Amino acid sequence: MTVIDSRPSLLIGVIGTNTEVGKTWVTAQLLATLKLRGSRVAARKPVQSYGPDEIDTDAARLAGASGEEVTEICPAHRWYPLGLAPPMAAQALGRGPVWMSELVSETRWPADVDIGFVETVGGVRSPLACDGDSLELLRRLEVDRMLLVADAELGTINAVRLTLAAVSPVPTVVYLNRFNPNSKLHELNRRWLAEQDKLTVITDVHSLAVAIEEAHRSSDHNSARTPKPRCCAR
Ligand SMILES: Nc1ncnc2c1ncn2[C@@H]1O[C@H](COP(=O)(O)OP(=O)(O)OP(=O)(O)O)[C@@H](O)[C@H]1O
Ligand SMILES: C[C@H](N)[C@@H](CCCCCC(=O)O)NC(=O)O
Repeated sequence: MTVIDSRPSLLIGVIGTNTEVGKTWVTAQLLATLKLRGSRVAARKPVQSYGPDEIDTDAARLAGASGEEVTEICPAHRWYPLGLAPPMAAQALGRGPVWMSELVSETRWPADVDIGFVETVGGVRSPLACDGDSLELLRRLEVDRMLLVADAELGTINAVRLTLAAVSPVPTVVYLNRFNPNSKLHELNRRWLAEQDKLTVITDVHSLAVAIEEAHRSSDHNSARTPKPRCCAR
């Protein structure tokens, strides 16, 4: 059992239908928007891998938006400069294995955070550690909700459905990144997911921030009635 110093009132896991879909971009925009609107926010990316020529890492982009130190977002020993899933990058770089239990115990939060975001790697079943994937990390951290970043192109309905089947029953909001309101395909995909699948589907960052603030308000309301255990994680 790992003792956690503190936990945000609302903890959101950021997942994607795939790598490069825009998890970091959306999370950074959201952090900046929520902060401007008065929420106390923090972000964590417990491990990151990236092409050696990439200028800005995901942790740097999240730090730029949340105002935290980059090594608070992702500890320096969890940076793997190779464009592979982190446990594969670690092996290829001759570094030690990445264990899930270590990532979980290294994920710490400052006091008094309203909304915390944990960004995963790739899609939900992408390997994040030797012994677990992105979804397993969020399960171990006991996130309250998930933010699923998808695109709005042909194929997104299948990708969203498969991802939601994997994360069920955690409440999940779907964000269609790079949504173009002038694209008939994008609008038809949005409508199908909202109307046929009864999903909460959002296509702009401002509306996403408002939805997350509302989730935060209702989590505060619920925890006032039923205190959530906040000191322990598996
Ligand atoms: N809506 C957007 N507008 C402009 N650029 C975007 C948008 N969404 C994503 N990008 C760009 O696309 C690239 C991939 O996005 P991002 O790094 O956020 O993906 P990711 O899902 O976090 O990937 P990974 O799985 O590697 O963490 C980045 O260069 C990012 O800046
Ligand atoms: C290198 C990428 N940028 C990303 C790892 C993506 C792994 C995808 C693996 C897979 O599902 O096949 N790393 C990261 O988000 O830290």
